Amino acid sequence: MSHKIKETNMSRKMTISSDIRFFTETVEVGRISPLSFFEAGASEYKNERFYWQNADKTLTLIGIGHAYTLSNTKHAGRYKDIAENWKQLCSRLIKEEKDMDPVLFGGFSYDEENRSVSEWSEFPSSYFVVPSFQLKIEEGRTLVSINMITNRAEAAADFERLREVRDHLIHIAQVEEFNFTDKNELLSTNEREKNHYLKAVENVTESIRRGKADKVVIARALELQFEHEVSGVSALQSISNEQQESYHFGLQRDGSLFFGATPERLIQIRDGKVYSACVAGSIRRGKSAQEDRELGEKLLSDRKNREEHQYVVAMISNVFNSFCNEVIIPKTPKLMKIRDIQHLYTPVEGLLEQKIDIFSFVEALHPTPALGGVPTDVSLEMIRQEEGMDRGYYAAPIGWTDAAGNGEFAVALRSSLIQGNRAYLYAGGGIVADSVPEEEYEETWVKFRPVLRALGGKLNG
Ligand SMILES: C=C(O[C@H]1C=CC=C(C(=O)O)[C@@H]1O)C(=O)O
Ligand SMILES: [Mg+2]
Repeated sequence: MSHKIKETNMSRKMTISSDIRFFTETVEVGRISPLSFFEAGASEYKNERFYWQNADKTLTLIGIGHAYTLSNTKHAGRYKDIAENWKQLCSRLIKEEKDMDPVLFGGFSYDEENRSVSEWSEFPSSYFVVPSFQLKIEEGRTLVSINMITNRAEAAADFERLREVRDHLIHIAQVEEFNFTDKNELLSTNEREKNHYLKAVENVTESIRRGKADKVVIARALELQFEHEVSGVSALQSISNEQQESYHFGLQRDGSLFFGATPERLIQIRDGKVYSACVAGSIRRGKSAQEDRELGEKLLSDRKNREEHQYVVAMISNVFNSFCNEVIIPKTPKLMKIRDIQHLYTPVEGLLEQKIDIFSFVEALHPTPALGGVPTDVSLEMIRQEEGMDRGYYAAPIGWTDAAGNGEFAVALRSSLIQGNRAYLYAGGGIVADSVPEEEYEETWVKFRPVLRALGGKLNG
């Protein structure tokens, strides 16, 4: 298409060429439903869209089209690579006061050293995009921006064409009555190697008892097969409606949509303040208010779950104490109650000491012991050996940053990769010395529930 700027893949050390300019323009518009805007881009930009809504619903971001992509196929230095290239792009930014800061949105794979062939083969080690069209809903305002990154002499004419596309997208999003219901039939639910998982948990527990590690998070996958192609937008809509207390995200690429509803913030930087969250330790919701309260109390005083949680608090505290001033961490966890599950939760905040970019935090924090383990390197090695799968972008950082250095990354839990008429779901849990394989197995079912429900799958238990 004539108005599309070519995707550019960057490998390490490549820099943004010196004649590149980054144009952006923002208009404020009337109310737009975010998913309608997302859907307005379906025909022309099916594989070039993203969706993000933060947990407290103060920010929604939708991206359509690619003004630029940054990705690494090589692994070493991937965080710095993305940070440096984004910094360079921002230095080419040409904008007026009224224009919003454009966003860079994307994620990293869980494990830069896992190279197994899997459903994730098309996803590079890191993948970030500057969208051509960006919808941002914040503080009651709906803003649509065009981003264009180019070295073409005809930039003005190109930009004019993008304005036409923008107006068209806004128009469709505002007037079309989309129906997102998906009457797809689920043909099969395949638990990938249940016994393998139980054995892995047993082996890891054994290794922990022998002192090889303190904690290791082990995950497993479900594979669903449907009659027709799964509708990504319906999945996004169901999950947003049904698990409201979470971050909602969707990242499309090459015929795949990675989406989910995660309760876990990895890092947020907002105007010099930094926030993270320790979320680890779980129990189901009760069927009555009283049972729910009792389960919550039980979780708060359960030794095994408190242990799972404490490793996360210790690790995130360490990172914050080395990167920030005035770190605030409550001494005891509280409960985070979401639709299907209750977690132990400790919020963390600090003041940014120097100008540390968000990617440095992501690098230092990922994976926290809520998704990796203690010690990190030993647990990663055990995960590679015992899980026998590729986590892809599951349990990995996903989020955004802007030119001002603000941004937020969540941990992509309670998530699924949709590919055609298949969906792969992932869930895991923290294994410590006292873990019981069958109980951990049950816990993963509770964690599969939000995405299973969104996809119309059968709930277990
Ligand atoms: C690994 C997952 O959850 C983590 C986050 C919260 C609670 C957890 C737990 O209690 O085991 C896990 O550490 C997942 O949802 O797949
Ligand atoms: Mg657990």
